[in-house]
Amino acid sequence: MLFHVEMVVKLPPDMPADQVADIKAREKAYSQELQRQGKWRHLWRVAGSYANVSLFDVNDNDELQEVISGLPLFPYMDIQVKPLCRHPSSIREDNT
Ligand SMILES: O=C(O)CC1=CCC(=O)O1
Repeated sequence: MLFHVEMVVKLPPDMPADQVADIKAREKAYSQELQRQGKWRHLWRVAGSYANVSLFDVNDNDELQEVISGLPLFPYMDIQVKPLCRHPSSIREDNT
């Protein structure tokens, strides 16, 4: 199943710099592993903001919840999820 996910990062302004660096490094490693596994299909920065738009390809809602709640930045993000399905006019057959 494909999901469009928007994440807006809201780190506390008073979080110490070394803690910020650590959480961002862990977030990067976690997301890159999921990208290698093909579960995190696209990751785009939203220009002008500390937010991303992502496309996840996971088995079901439960797996999406597991993946997203494992994000190191999860406690510091507003997250919006939109489930996607095939558009009848799409010429793609493989949902890529
Ligand atoms: O910087 C972000 O948008 C948060 C984030 C998600 C995956 C990642 O590496 O950073």
